Amino acid sequence: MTDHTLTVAGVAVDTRHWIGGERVASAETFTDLSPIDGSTLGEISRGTATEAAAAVVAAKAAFPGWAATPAAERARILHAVADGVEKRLEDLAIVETTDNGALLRSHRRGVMPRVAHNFRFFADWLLRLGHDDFDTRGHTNHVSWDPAGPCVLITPWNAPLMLATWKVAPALAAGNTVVLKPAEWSPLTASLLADIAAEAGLPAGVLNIVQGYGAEVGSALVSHPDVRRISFTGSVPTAKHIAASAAANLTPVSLELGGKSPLLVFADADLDLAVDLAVEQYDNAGQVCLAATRILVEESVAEEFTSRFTEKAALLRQGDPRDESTDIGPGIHARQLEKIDGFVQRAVAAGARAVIGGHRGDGLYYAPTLLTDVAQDSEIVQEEVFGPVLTLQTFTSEEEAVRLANDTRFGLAATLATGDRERAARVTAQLVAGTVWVNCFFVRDLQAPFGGSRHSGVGREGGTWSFDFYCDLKNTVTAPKGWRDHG
Ligand SMILES: NC(=O)C1=CN([C@@H]2O[C@H](COP(=O)(O)OP(=O)(O)OC[C@H]3O[C@@H](n4cnc5c(N)ncnc54)[C@H](O)[C@@H]3O)[C@@H](O)[C@H]2O)C=CC1
Ligand SMILES: O=C(O)/C=C/C=C(\O)C(=O)O
Repeated sequence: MTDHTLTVAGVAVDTRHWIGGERVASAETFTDLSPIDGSTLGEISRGTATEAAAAVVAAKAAFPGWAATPAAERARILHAVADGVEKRLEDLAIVETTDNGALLRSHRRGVMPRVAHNFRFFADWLLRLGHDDFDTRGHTNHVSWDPAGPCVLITPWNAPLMLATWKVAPALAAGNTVVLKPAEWSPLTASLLADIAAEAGLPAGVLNIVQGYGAEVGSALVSHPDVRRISFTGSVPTAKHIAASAAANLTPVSLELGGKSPLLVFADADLDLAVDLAVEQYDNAGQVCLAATRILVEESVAEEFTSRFTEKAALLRQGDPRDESTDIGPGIHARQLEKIDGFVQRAVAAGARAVIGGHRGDGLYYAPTLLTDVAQDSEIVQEEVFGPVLTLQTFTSEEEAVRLANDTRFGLAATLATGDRERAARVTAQLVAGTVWVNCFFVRDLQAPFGGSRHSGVGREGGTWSFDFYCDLKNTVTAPKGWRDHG
């Protein structure tokens, strides 16, 4: 072991950046903590504008070669990365759980397989692009997706490798080079991805990873003039900084931000299903942008719903995320816990009632919480908490349900529980949301457009939408008799 390696459950993780196919250390470091018990995992290289510039230079230098690599070869290498992810699935799962506190069982069975799928899906989708030629008065129009250049990808801590790779994979598939900056609260699996990508044969400089704080290395990356695309997942205030930096260089941005999504429960719904959907919102300790944190229930069934919800939520087991029987792990960081508790205590002081929870547990655990008696214009109803905190309000008509559902500055997702197809269609048509789930939740498909309206984001990624963002689209129009015979 060198000074630049830390070990998590026997898995060695390099703590340096990955730039131009080499490990690069910074003079300064930051401390990475495990949210499970607050233990120190190690010291990670703390990037500055110098490392940001070096990574963009490396990405720029590698771009012509990777862009010119035939699509089928790029796809082959991305499948090899997916193979590597699958081979190291157990390592990735335990390292991610130790680093961000999300459930090991979810990482093993759901999240890390999705990481591999991200690479496979976009590798295959690449090969389907560009076969839609069309005719204009005998002229042929051919659309091509040309790679744009170095892309900067800034990603959060709630699903670190999953959210990073669903940007990395399409950006690379499209022929771009990448500088990825993972969140400073969960830097480790990105470093393992660098090892996996190198082993899979991804050329040096095609994928670069810089570690560090958003305000330092992140900010330097998003204001770099040689960057051709910026894709960000995270908070609204950070998105505004990034959009302002990008604007100075007219760099296109894709912003996947937070939400305050509603779960609408109509009296005609299967109430057990509705309760299951509601309790599911505590997944990942509520640290999910898509979470339907505002439960809106038709008044005639509200009492019964609340009683069944309380019974079901009482069965949730909170504890060590490495334990197979745990349903809810810790929050990510002491600062996040303070933020969550601040929201809850201010809501209670303003008259909210905690039906369950409403307080901290040991360490970084927050008790699953349901608050009622909350006003529509209150902070707890309007702002994203990003913890295991739900609110419950009632409505008496479909119109009121839609009005309450749409009455925040967000527009990421919405979930409906209803037994009436026509109602589902009517309500869906009126909701402001990038994704609507009817009698289900979190059914995700990479073919679908993903993103939010209003303050939940700018743009959509997924399927062809990802390639539209990461590419410069070109339409080539060829005349029917435009060829000279030089023969
Ligand atoms: N997927 C989502 O919707 C997420 C939403 N959030 C929301 O954000 C809140 C705070 O979480 P944070 O970790 O503070 O989120 P954040 O938005 O500050 O961090 C996300 C990423 O942006 C980077 N970053 C921060 N400032 C930057 C800057 N000036 N330039 C470039 N990159 C920068 C961070 O280093 C991190 O990699 C949460 O409580 C939640 O409400 C956070 C994470 C994910
Ligand atoms: O799992 C997905 O497809 C998307 C998840 C997004 C988040 O959890 C997030 O950004 O918070």
